[in-house]
Amino acid sequence: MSQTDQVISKIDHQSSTQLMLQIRDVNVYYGESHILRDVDLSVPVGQMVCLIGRNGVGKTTLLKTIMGLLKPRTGTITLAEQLITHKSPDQRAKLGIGYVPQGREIIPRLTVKENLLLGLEACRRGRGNKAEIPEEIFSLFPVLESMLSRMGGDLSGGQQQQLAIARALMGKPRLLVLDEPTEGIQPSIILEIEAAIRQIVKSTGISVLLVEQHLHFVRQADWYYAMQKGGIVASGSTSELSQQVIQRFLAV
Ligand SMILES: Nc1ncnc2c1ncn2[C@@H]1O[C@H](COP(=O)(O)OP(=O)(O)OP(=O)(O)O)[C@@H](O)[C@H]1O
Repeated sequence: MSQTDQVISKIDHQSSTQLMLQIRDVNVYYGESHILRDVDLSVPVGQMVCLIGRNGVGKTTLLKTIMGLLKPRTGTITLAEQLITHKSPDQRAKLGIGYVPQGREIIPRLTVKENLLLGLEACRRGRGNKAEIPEEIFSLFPVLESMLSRMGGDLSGGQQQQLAIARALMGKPRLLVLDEPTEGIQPSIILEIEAAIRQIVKSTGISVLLVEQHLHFVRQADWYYAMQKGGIVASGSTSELSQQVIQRFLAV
């Protein structure tokens, strides 16, 4: 790709389409440790964007900031043109951000069904929903249908991950934020999770922001951002991921 093509591709990504999420000039500290530095990142409506980078560079910190679990010292976060920088995590969930945290956070002593229904709490249309699990959840994750009465804690890592994604979908998000959904999961299940995420983007139009380390999965995204020492140091279309970027930012 020529430099001009790269600039055009960047402009296309950032401005010609409507943005679901826009992060501008965000700086985040843990105490006096400066973790995120002048971060700019955007997710266009209906697209899948992947954040890559080595361990400890600040990827989870950025996702927590998007969810409102950490407060930026400076900068803005906008969801579908609404400024959400000062909204609580609960308000952000109701505005349509679904979060699948690292480690999944399935409640072990609740059944699969109860775990799924917890996802309704985040629903922007509020309570009043019938406590039902939509059929689409089972077509995305067939394994869950046969396990509804099992305890969350009895599921394998891969099944728990599918449950965590399904729970986030129960809230009918506009933006799904996933923190390393394939971490510690066996290869065949990684492919199932990958296919489900691709299907979610294709069939529902939900926008996705994903932190991921598996190259195959990263390639499913439309766009990548690479993070180093808390700053975005490269970005581009995943169809143009160079060997150099792969070696620098992914543990392949
Ligand atoms: N609660 C905390 N208090 C202080 N420093 C923290 C805290 N959580 C994370 N950090 C530091 O912030 C930096 C970024 O961590 P973060 O978890 O965001 O990285 P990451 O890129 O998501 O890494 P990983 O892939 O290992 O999850 C690291 O140096 C980490 O040690």
